[in-house]
Amino acid sequence: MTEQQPGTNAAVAVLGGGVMGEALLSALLTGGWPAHQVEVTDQSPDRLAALAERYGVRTGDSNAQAAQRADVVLLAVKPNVVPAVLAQIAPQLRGGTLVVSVAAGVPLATYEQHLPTGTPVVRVMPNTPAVVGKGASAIAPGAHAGEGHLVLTERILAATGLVVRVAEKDLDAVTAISGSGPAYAFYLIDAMAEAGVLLGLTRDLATRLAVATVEGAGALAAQGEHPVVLRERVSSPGGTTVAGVAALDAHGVRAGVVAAARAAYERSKELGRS
Ligand SMILES: NC(=O)C1=CN([C@@H]2O[C@H](COP(=O)(O)OP(=O)(O)OC[C@H]3O[C@@H](n4cnc5c(N)ncnc54)[C@H](O)[C@@H]3O)[C@@H](O)[C@H]2O)C=CC1
Ligand SMILES: O=C(O)[C@@H]1CCC=N1
Repeated sequence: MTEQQPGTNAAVAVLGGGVMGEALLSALLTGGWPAHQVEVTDQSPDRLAALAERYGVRTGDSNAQAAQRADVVLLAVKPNVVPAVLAQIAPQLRGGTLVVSVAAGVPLATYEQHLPTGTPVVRVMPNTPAVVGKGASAIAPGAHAGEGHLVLTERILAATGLVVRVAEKDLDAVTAISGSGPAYAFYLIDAMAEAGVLLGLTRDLATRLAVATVEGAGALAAQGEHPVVLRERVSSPGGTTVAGVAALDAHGVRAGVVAAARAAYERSKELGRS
């Protein structure tokens, strides 16, 4: 497929129907992709049954057969499984099939080495809020992926939320910030809720307040004002917020966030080497 037109409803095979495979599948269908043009594979019969029932798409356990029928192969297996799946699908690809992968760390060069010469490959780093259309994904093209392939990838991701284009060298950092980032936010929400319980609120009320606060802060920050300005607006002189933020600083929370991102970045690099 050279420079496939974005209007085309390409046949998409999602290989790996786990957490991220399902998130992408769900977003594809929400975005209007016809269910009969989507197929999912997995090794787990239970997963396949659940996905078939939930989404009404074709399911199967053969990556090779699904790849043979596809215009776009979307890899959503664990990074260590990628080479085996590439070996299965490489002989089956029809000329020009676009291969899109969400596997953390695995470099474009790995795909290009295993797949027929000239295969267009796009790497994507999505995140789980894609399920509710509030995701953040970065995409990076391989050597044989042109503008049409990037546009087609953007169409596939359209209902997942924000999609940005980056160079491959930035994907480990993207993985550390937005790929893993939802877990940091959930960690914060859980910590805030736990603190509310400590201070005497019911768990249900504390959790609802924490979720609404993080959601609201995100929505406000999305309007474009710098986060420091927004933080200052919450902080009345001599008030409660400066006391709270000073405690965050005293406990090294900012340094902890930076250390978390660095650890995720290093792990992403490591996954690419294994
Ligand atoms: N979970 C997340 O937040 C994100 C995950 N990713 C990437 O998505 C990929 C999948 O991760 P998750 O969905 O979290 O893992 P998961 O474990 O939920 O899903 C992987 C699925 O692949 C299936 N599978 C295993 N071997 C297979 C094979 N040979 N052929 C077909 N299916 C096979 C498993 O049965 C499982 O359902 C990983 O490469 C990860 O780096 C990327 C961004 C975010
Ligand atoms: O934890 C992981 O390895 C995957 C990649 C980014 C988010 N989840």
